[in-house]
Amino acid sequence: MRPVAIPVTVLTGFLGSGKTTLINRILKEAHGRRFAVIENEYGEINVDSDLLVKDGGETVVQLTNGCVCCTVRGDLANALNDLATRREKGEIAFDHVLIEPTGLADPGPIVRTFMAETEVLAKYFLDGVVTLFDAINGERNLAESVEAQAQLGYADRVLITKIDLLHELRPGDEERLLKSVGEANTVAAITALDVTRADWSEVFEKLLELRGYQFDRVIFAPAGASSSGADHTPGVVSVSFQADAELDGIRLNQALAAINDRYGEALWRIKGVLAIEGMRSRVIVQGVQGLIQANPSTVWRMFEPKVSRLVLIGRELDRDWILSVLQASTSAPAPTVPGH
Ligand SMILES: Nc1nc2c(ncn2[C@@H]2O[C@H](COP(=O)(O)OP(=O)(O)OP(=O)(O)O)[C@@H](O)[C@H]2O)c(=O)[nH]1
Repeated sequence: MRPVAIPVTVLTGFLGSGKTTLINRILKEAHGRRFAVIENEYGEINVDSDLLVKDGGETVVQLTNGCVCCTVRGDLANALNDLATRREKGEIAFDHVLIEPTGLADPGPIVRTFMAETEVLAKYFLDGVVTLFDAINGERNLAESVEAQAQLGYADRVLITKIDLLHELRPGDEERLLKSVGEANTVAAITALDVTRADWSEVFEKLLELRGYQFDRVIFAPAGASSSGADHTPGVVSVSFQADAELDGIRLNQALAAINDRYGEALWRIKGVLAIEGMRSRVIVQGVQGLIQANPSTVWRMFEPKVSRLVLIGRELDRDWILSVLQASTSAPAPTVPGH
């Protein structure tokens, strides 16, 4: 029997956003869940891929060769495979893996590991990208750092941290902050988390079982959410496309290729549920930095309106251009005239 795949959560966030505080709580306090944690402390002196089992039974792997986002991507796959092997042998026990990249990491290459590395895919699935967003410094970080923008762009869930300080320093700002972050990334759920004091049920409810990259479940923000973010949040733009008619599969492929060509690594996330001509099932699309995967999902019910929805999140996307390119995949091909 094939072993059940192990869920993985990427816990990202800019420098000082609260990642270590949260991980330390997870490693030190009794909560009954078993985690393996892969940390990437850039530049610190440590043994490569050293595997430590903490007192509480948690397993910590430290990747210190460089940034997990680039140079040690192979190491990340190796560490994951190594953990799975030891788990199979009964040397260590865990039910969930947390990856904590450095505060300056672009999560894209990590996410790609879970879409492209077949050995990793056989044992793990990416449950989601959770981005901690500092309530006090987050907006400034976004304005100044492409990495902070990417961290927000990839998120399945954004946890606003240091909300206690916000209440103290800028009372009344919480709602505005939640709104502007939510407008920048319209597919992520945005919520506040007091990392230092929240109880475990709240932490785990917000951190785990997001199924953000599962092909059977693409969740969009509630209808009516704005697709605009460019006006408020520097750099991060969500573009929402909706079509009430079935899409032409070939034209859609061409449209996505054109968008990919233009934006490349600046296109962080694509998520969609599509109705394609000639297909009985809805098609779920997931994309990360030029790697786009499409899988059939459930069959459309009789008389169900075949509505397609696609959200693209990236840096400085031209909303009008993207919508016009995608719109071209809804129209019927131009009729060919015999003899011409
Ligand atoms: N008041 C308050 N302080 C917090 C909260 N979360 C974290 N901090 C503090 O913020 C500082 C930075 O937190 P860290 O957990 O080190 O942040 P980090 O994301 O791991 O930072 P890097 O390792 O630099 O990427 C620490 O002094 C924490 O005690 C919070 O919810 N409220």
